[in-house]
Amino acid sequence: MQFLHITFDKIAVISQYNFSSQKMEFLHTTFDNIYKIAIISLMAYASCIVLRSVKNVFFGPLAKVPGPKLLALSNAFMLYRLIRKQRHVLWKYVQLQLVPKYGKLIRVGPNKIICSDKDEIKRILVTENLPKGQIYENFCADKITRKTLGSTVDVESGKKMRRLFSYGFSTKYLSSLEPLIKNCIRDLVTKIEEDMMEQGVVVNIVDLIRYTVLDIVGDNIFGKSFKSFSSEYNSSFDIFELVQVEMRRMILYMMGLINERRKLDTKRNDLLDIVINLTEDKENAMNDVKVRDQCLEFLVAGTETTSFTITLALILLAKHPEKMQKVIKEFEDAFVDLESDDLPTLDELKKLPYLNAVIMESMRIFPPLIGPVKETIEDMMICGYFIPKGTAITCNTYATHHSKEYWGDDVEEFKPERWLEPEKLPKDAFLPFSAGSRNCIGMNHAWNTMRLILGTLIHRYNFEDIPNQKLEFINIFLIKLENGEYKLKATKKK
Ligand code: HEM
Repeated sequence: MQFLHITFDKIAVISQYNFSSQKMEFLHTTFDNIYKIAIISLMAYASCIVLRSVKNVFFGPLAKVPGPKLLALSNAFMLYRLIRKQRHVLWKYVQLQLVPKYGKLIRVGPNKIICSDKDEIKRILVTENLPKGQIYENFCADKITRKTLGSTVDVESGKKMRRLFSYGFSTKYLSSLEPLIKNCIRDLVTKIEEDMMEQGVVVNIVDLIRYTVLDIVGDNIFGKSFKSFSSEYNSSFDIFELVQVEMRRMILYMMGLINERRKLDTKRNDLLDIVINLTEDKENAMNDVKVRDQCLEFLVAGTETTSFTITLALILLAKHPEKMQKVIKEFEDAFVDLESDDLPTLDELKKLPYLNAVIMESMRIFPPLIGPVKETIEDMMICGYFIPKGTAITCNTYATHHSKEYWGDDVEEFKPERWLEPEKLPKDAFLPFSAGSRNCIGMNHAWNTMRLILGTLIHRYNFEDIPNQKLEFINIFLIKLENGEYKLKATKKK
């Protein structure tokens, strides 16, 4: 208040306006009143918001859904944990504290719930086929003109867009990629063997796998590997460091590839061609920036998820030598004639039950994406609770994968054997790729990559765990190892 008086007096001095003392008094009183009214209005507004939020917590349509009242009050409480870089704590808080305490349906915001009931999740994803939550619209730079597949929330537009990309993820196209994938895997093998000595080599498995998968997904999209192990691109690409210099460098590199491709006369029919061809399609016309955004989305969605699963599978096998022996034995029996320098084929790898069980079990233990977020378009009942239109529902895949009720008492054990008896597996409780019309479009691509990389590595090397390393995870939407590295000792098989 004092500030306003001083300012007002200063204006009078500066403008050399000759205010009479009566006028000054009048103006001061007027300012006093305006100031008081502003403060009172602000306080009334804030009280209204607080009262409305409190009313919403206790008497709103979601009031009966269990959950901490503080979270129901405002989204700010979850955001606060995120901003304070407590990402790993937030994830553990939800899975290890909220789920055991509140059960299968939890309210975690004014209009946000988390569901861990497998049958309700199936209804949300498949039967009701609810649209993706509005939150996905934030994943593209411009909500109107620059929508990508992943950020398109509406059911019909999503279906239409998926049809446009379907060839790039078809079995026919994916089979044609096998030689390209193998070339990227050969770069990985060369990298390991360059550093390999008689007694083996200690490798940071996180980086090695991530670079290889980045090359493979890059090859699938751009028809050109990033050659991460040599100097052509050589990036420490990390989706979690999106704002960093490396990401900008990668975007520039991608723009170069897009320009190069636009100049080519021949068609390659890979994903980049498909995306670029949309430029000519009036309805879906794409400029370079839109092409770049869509390619970047494929790259990000495909790289971290696939590489995390392969890395985790190798770490879990190294930590359970008896399981590692089983997978090695399966290989030795299946590939008696395969030279150690040859790579097994995809068709052969698909037929190895234990290898495939190891991949499934790794995705069960840690689904790389915790769960799709959907939004109710009309009032509905979920787990016996009334859920109003416009509620965001996170389908908590991690919790369904870790439910004793669904999987039995050994749910926390790494046990690939459970996949060898499919009739005993719980129905609809395994959703690493989500389900319904917006499930993972890259699922088959991921399976091919996971089988080929794991198959090659297990065929050529023995991996040993190095004890006492930190194995903690950060998970907001995607998952990663907290300190970005995990070391294994690799020795070449005789
Ligand atoms: C192990 C590997 C993978 C896992 C576990 C995985 C998982 C998922 C999940 C759970 C979703 C649904 C997300 C949501 O609704 O929020 C999804 C969507 C998606 N995935 Fe994957 N993914 C993997 C690999 C890939 C690959 C290799 C690609 C592409 C090269 C890819 C591209 C996409 C895209 C574009 C979407 C959005 C689809 C849509 O909105 O219709 N993913 N993925």
